[in-house]
Amino acid sequence: MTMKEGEAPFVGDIVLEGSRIARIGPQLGEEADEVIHAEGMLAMPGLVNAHQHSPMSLLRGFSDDLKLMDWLNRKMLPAEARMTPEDVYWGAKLAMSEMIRSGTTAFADMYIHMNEIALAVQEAGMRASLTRGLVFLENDGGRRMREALDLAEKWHGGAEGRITVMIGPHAPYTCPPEPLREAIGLAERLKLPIHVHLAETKEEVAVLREKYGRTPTEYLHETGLFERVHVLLAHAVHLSERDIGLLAGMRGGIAHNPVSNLKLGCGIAPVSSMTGQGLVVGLGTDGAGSATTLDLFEEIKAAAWLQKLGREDPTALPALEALRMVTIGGAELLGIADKVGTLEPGKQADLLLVDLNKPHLRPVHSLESLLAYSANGADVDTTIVAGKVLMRNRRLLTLDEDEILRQASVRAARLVAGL
Ligand SMILES: CSC[C@H]1O[C@@H](n2cnc3c(O)ncnc32)[C@H](O)[C@@H]1O
Ligand SMILES: [Zn+2]
Repeated sequence: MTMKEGEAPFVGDIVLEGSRIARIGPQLGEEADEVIHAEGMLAMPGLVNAHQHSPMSLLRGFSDDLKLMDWLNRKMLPAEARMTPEDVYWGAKLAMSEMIRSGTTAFADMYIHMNEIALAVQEAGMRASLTRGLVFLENDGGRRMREALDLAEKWHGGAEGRITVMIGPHAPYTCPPEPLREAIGLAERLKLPIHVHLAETKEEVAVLREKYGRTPTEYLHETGLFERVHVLLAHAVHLSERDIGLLAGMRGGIAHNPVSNLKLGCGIAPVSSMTGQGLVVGLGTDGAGSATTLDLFEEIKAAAWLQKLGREDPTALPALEALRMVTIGGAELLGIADKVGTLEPGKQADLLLVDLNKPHLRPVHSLESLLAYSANGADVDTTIVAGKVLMRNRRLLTLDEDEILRQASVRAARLVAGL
């Protein structure tokens, strides 16, 4: 399944040369140095997680069933204040083990100690867009901006081009006008995209109304942001029709995080209205500290079901559209759609083999329905990024999973002790 617009699934071969797809088509039957026989399997583009906080895998299940602000202020921020660069490194590796196992090949990450995440990405062999999250409520904003700049200088284009960097003002409610303008200015100067949370809860909308007399979207729009740079907006749950109009024509788009939104009771993002206005939508998990899973197959289902339920219309967000969101949609949000997101000659070989030899994946009336509504991450047999096999026959080849699990248990226990 190439995910190229209008191209039907076919039985065939994919020939890789180096990091790229050289040829793809029905039964090419070419000689090769190495052959993966994939009878009964389906090849598709790697999944793109368009928004998350990878080291929060260490906080999975530590604090559930709370409102967003209580969860963040009372639980996550105190645990994060204890995180060392080494904790972040091992938390990111834990997340990457889960992502590779469930077919994610690229992800957009916003967090702290980003140098350690970059090292982990380099070693794991994944593709990532990395962002130093910028919260400006305390007075060390200058140090954070310097860290964002250092990250860009050291890692943009790094790991053989698999790493790119964005500038990350965290959210309208944590970024007053002056530092927000500085962050946007930095992005413009470095020609980098912006990655920012937007309008996740009704409370956020009320806070912005009280502080600035504007919706969160109006607040960002007023800076000229959407005309100036490529923007990755995470969540965008509470947007009015007018807000959606303000985003029309933007470069970048929206990372929809349906499982996180469901679990935190945030609301249903107006995804169908956004796509109706021509906005690009991708899918993200958010951190495992809120969503508890990094399996994008869960997000595909949740995204489709939420739109169908919210609009009381089973035709809303059909299977193929959800699959396009999690592949080429995410690639567009990360600014790498020229490299990945579809299977076609010349693009990077970022792809998965999904094992269809399972009772819950038979019979094959519709591959797109099976993938969107019946498959899960454990059905992924093989994950390949830039032509390198990261998982084969469900065995991780670039990560030491036993060591990662050991490090994660010890470090997670220390982070949450007494909180
Ligand atoms: C400063 S790094 C990023 C920062 O974001 C926090 N975070 C995680 N999930 C969410 C969410 O759903 N909304 C807002 N902020 C979130 C994370 O804990 C880090 O502190
Ligand atoms: Zn987030």
